[in-house]
Order: sequence, then structure tokens, then C-alpha cells
Amino acid sequence: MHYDHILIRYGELALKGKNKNQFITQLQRNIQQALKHYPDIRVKRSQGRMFIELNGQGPEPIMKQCKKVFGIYSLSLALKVENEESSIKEGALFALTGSPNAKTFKVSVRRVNKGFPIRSQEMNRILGAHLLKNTSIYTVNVHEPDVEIKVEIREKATYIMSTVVRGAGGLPVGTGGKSLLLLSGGIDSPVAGYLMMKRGVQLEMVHFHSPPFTSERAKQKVLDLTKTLTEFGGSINVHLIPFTTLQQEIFKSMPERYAMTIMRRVMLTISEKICHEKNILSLTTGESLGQVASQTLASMNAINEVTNLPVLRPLVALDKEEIITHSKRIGTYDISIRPYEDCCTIFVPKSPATNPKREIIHELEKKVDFTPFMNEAIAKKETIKIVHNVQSDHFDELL
Ligand SMILES: Nc1ncnc2c1ncn2[C@@H]1O[C@H](COP(=O)(O)OP(=O)(O)OP(=O)(O)O)[C@@H](O)[C@H]1O
Repeated sequence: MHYDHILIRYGELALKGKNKNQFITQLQRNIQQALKHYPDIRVKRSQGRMFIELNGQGPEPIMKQCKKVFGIYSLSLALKVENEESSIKEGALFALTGSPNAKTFKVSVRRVNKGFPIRSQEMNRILGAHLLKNTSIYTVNVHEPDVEIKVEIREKATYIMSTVVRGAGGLPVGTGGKSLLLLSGGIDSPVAGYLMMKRGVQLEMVHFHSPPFTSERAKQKVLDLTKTLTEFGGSINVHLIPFTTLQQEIFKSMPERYAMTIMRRVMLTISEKICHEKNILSLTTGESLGQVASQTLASMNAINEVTNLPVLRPLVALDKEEIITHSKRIGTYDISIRPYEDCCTIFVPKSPATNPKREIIHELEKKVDFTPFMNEAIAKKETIKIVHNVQSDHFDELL
């Protein structure tokens, strides 16, 4: 006997009607995608659960991959047996005796198949008695058992489990629409992207770079960050925008105090154009309040003016420590701290305005028309598709 399935639980209660079906279909697709290197396994759905049929494949790597799939609340290794009392008894004994270091147990039966002749409570008693009779070291503890033997009696078969592992939670990527993430090489924006993916949002990236002031390795850093994020939700397109000429024009013609704000407005304007082209309905940034001078509410207010799209800022209320903790856990931190220059770190004004005024910006922007430079930058856009990376193993647990 051996565990031959993985049972997957998702937050079904929160779902209703049409959304529910879309959620489940997307989740199934995402699990299949995450397991694409295991051709023998099958992912099936049935009555509020998803099942992975292992077909001889060892469960550890499959569990590990599944722990990164958003929408999964918990997973259990499961033994499939026939809907027969004797088979269920045998399976329960296998599950109990295979639990290392356990001294106490509890049996929890769920009878999903109401056609099964023995009711759940009765079945709990039958199985408990069977386990006590056939072992000598275990006792029952219904309140705080070392191991809980879960038995799900379903339409066609019964699944027996002794462990529950927490999944990544959230919603399946692809159920929440699309957002364009402004991805710098820093610590924050990859974390912002991760949090949006956790809410089911599919990402595309835009990155502004300024060759030759920024190197190939700085560009590679952004591609590597994206590759890490693909582990949570499939392939991602990265749009690289050459920003050198625009930055030089801005820093040449605008007062230093306002150059940063105007540069951000230009970034957002270009990003919005990409959204229109790609049918993406929102933008995401890694800004959080009060971290640096340009991340004040006044600054966000001045920047936001150039777009009607929602600008999502999932880090807005987090402090740096929390953001760093996230980035270490998801595997982006070590890439983010590589010491290559970003376009924004090269053209840094000494004292950017912390309280930029829209009226002043309007006056300044009347003097120079950046549109031709923006159009040129967009025309020179380079798009790279980063394929879903399913082979990394740099972490085990997501919270
Ligand atoms: N070169 C860039 N390309 C794309 N987006 C950028 C770029 N530089 C900055 N951004 C966007 O603007 C946000 C604010 O940038 P800023 O440099 O002020 O903040 P930060 O806290 O250092 O963020 P990060 O750690 O993400 O770089 C970033 O989180 C990112 O979303």
C-alpha cells in the first residue's frame, strides 16, 4: 500500500455561480501547467475537490510545485481505496501506522456519498475501534490528537489521509484580469507583483532602461526577477522601453526638483499606452507611502493625474521590513540587491520635491512637448516572453 493521490482543497465557500466554475477551471489549468514536466500524472476535479493521480510518480516534487499555485488552500497525501468497509479499515490502519512519532489519534469521516450505507459518526466509531484493536501503542484523543486520520467517502472511491499541508491561498492567477507592473530592479516592485498575482491577477511587465548608462546586467536582473515571479503563475511578457533620450531631455529641460515627478508621469503615460495596446485594464507599482521623498501622497497625486487607469499599489501601507521579508520568502531579494544601476538611480536629483504641485507641473510641461520622445521610445519597445519556470526549488513554504 502507498499514497497514490494528492487531494487539493480550495476556498470553495467564497465562490458563487459562474465565478465558481471559472475559478475551478483556471485552478485546474494552473496546476496542470505547474506540473507540465510530469506527463504521467492526472489532475481531476470532483465535488469541491481536485485530485492529482500520481500514477507511480513520487509525491514530494509534486507537493512542492503545488504549494506555489495560488487558489490552493491545503493539500493532503491520500490513499484511494474502494467504498468497502474492509478496504477503508485497512487504509486507515496504513495511514495511522505510517505516521511517525504519533501516540494519539482521531478519525474524521466525511460521507460525501450519501449512498454509502454507514453514516459518518458510526463509521468514526467503527474505524476507531478497528485501529485500537489492531495496534498497541495508540490511544484516542479527539481534542488534540497527534494525527488525524481523515476519511472522505466519495461517489466512486474513498480517500484516506493523515496529513494536511497549507497551500499558498489566494486566487488562481488568471481569474482576476490583467495588470501591467512597472518593474524596476529594486526590492519593492517584484513584491508588489507577487501580491497582485496572489489575488488572481495576471501580469505583464514594463521596465524602463537607459543604455549605455544602465548595463546589460541591469536588464538581465529584471528578466531574472520576472523569471522568479513566473513560478507563481505562468509565462510573463516583459516590455523593455529605452528611456535614455527621454531622461536626458527631462533632466536637461526641467528644474531638478521636479524632474523626478515629471519622469514618473512620463513612465505612467507610456505604460498606459502599452495597456491600451495590450488590452490591460490597470497598472501596478511598488510604491509605498513615505519611504523616499518621491513617495508622498502629494507625489502620487501629481503622478496619477496622467492616467485614468487604476494604479494599484499593493505595498502602500507596508513598511520596508515587511517588504524585505516578503521578498526573501518569494526568492526575489537576492536578485534585487545585485548592485547594477537602474535608470532612476543614475539620474537622481539631489532634492526632489516632496510636495509637487500639479499647477507648477502643468506650467513646466507646457514648455517642452515630450510626446515625440515618448512615441519614439514606444516604437523601440522590445518585448521578451519569460516562460513559466517550474524547476526552481529555492523555497519550501509560502505563507
Ligand atoms: N526603471 C523602472 N522601470 C519600471 N518601473 C519603475 C522603474 N523605476 C521605478 N519604477 C516604478 O516606480 C516605483 C517607485 O520607484 P522608486 O524608485 O521610487 O521606489 P522603490 O521603493 O525604490 O521601488 P523599487 O524597490 O521597486 O525600485 C517602483 O516600485 C516601480 O513600480
